Amino acid sequence: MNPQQQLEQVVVTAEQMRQIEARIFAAGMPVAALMEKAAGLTASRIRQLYPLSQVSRVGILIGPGHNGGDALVIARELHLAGYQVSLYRPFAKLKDLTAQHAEYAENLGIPSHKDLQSLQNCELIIDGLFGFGLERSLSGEIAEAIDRLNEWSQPVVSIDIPSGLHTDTGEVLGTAVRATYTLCLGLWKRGFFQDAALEYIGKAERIDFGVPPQEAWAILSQSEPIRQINLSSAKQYLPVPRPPVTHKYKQGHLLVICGSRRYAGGAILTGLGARASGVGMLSIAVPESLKPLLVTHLSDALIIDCPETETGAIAQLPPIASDFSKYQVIACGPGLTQQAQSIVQAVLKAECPLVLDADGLNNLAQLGTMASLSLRKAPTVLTPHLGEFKRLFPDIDRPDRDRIQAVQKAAAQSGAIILLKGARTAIAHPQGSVWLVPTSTPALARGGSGDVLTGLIGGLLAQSATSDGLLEALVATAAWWHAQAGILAAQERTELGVDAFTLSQYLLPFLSNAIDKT
Ligand SMILES: NC(=O)C1=CN([C@@H]2O[C@H](COP(=O)(O)OP(=O)(O)OC[C@H]3O[C@@H](n4cnc5c(N)ncnc54)[C@H](O)[C@@H]3O)[C@@H](O)[C@H]2O)[C@@H](O)CC1
Ligand SMILES: Nc1ncnc2c1ncn2[C@@H]1O[C@H](COP(=O)(O)OP(=O)(O)O)[C@@H](O)[C@H]1O
Ligand SMILES: [K+]
Repeated sequence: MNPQQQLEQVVVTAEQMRQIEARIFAAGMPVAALMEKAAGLTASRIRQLYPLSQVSRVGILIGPGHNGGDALVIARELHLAGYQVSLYRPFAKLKDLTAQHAEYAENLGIPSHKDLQSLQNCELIIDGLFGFGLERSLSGEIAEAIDRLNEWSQPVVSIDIPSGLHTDTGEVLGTAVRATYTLCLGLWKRGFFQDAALEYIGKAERIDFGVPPQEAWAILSQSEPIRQINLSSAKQYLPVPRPPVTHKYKQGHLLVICGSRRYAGGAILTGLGARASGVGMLSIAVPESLKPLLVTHLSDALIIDCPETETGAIAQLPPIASDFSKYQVIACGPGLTQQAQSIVQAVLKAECPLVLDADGLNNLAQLGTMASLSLRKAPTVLTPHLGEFKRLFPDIDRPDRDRIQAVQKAAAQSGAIILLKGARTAIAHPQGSVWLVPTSTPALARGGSGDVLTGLIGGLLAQSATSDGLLEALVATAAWWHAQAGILAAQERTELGVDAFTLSQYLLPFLSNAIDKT
């Protein structure tokens, strides 16, 4: 991957972007020239998205800082290109560079208004009120204007970030613009990957104005990386092509422990996720009454029948499943019920990597043995959704507020790799590095899709888990693959057509498409 491709993947805080910008200026780039470049590229993209042949009246919202400066450069370019531009300029006091652009816009004859209402007839709105410099909550006249704008129906393009969103946490500070498109300037900001921000951001694109890699890395290398997982990085971690000479046990042996009489489907779905990973050997331990069902659905797997409790949960692991030395990885949890505490206690002693999900996590929370995770000889991967996360880490305040920070804290606290599920899944290593899954689909918000993920993670780890650093990337690769399969399935079957079984059947078609194309 070349240095520019690496920058495409990184995700920065407002403070890091500020520091990188400061280095660029200190190296001699004039501030006005950088604004001209960033805003010029943004204007070109807006002209592509909304050509003059389709849109002529454009309303532009001008803030007091450099986001407003960008907006004024865009206003000038669109005006010169023949668009009818009107400005909403609620602030009397502007930063110097912004004030200069405002004066020029005025001299060009671009009308400017103190009330938003004057822009109501515009066919397109551009939001340049605030970018990464927003510090305080919005209130008063500006907040009212944004609320009114959100009731209008024309498309809105936000520059850098929708005004009102916190650049790092994606939180709404008072109120925020609901954009159709957000054109993120320079490097991807954290807020774009926070669930809370997604309904405001609309479609997100990055405007690459040429951040010099050496200036970026001088700042970014001071902390653990936060990166997006994409096809080119995932390809490094997928176990294809296979070595020409191999055998099933060399392709990994995964033990899945899951299911109960009550939750039989979860066991099948976990097995199907594992099967799609291509793992060499798949053993699935289930309560004995489930064995015939599992054999029917997963004829390729070795189904281990376990003695069960009266309620139909696994009571104990038979010798074949409790000799953990035979397996490269154990994935445990989907459908176990809360009756399987002793099973979770037992697998914690395994000396191979362990993936815990669903009731694996609930039992772990009940046992109160989080501290023991850091004593394990091999890595642990926990894959909670937000509810499970809160049960596991009750002292991490409001994890929904900054999911990236929350997952970092949880990993540091527990010594485990934590995958926090959601619209934008985040995976953190105890040392602080984070992978983010940049795209997904709400079609996956459906019972059982997490079970498929657990099997897929287990299967990928079993095939390639060697070192700790690699493990976290493999977990991210599985989450990315799972999301991409969901996107493909939703494209072909609508967002309503992606039940968990269907999802499992799209994992391999997605992969063969993706590999073919590259
Ligand atoms: N990424 C980059 O390196 C570049 C950034 N540029 C632009 O510069 C922007 C950042 O500019 P600034 O640092 O000037 O910040 P902003 O333009 O985001 O906003 C800061 C201004 O808003 C005021 N303000 C903050 N919170 C407020 C509130 N709640 N109510 C009222 N006023 C409030 C501040 O006093 C300041 O005047 C970026 O978002 C981007 O649009 C581009 O011009 C050039 C390249
Ligand atoms: N709105 C959403 N957008 C994208 N992905 C989602 C969304 N909601 C849930 N998902 C994904 O769906 C899966 C749900 O898993 P989980 O909550 O464990 O469900 P279950 O236990 O029923 O299988 C996770 O991979 C999660 O990231
Ligand atoms: K903005």
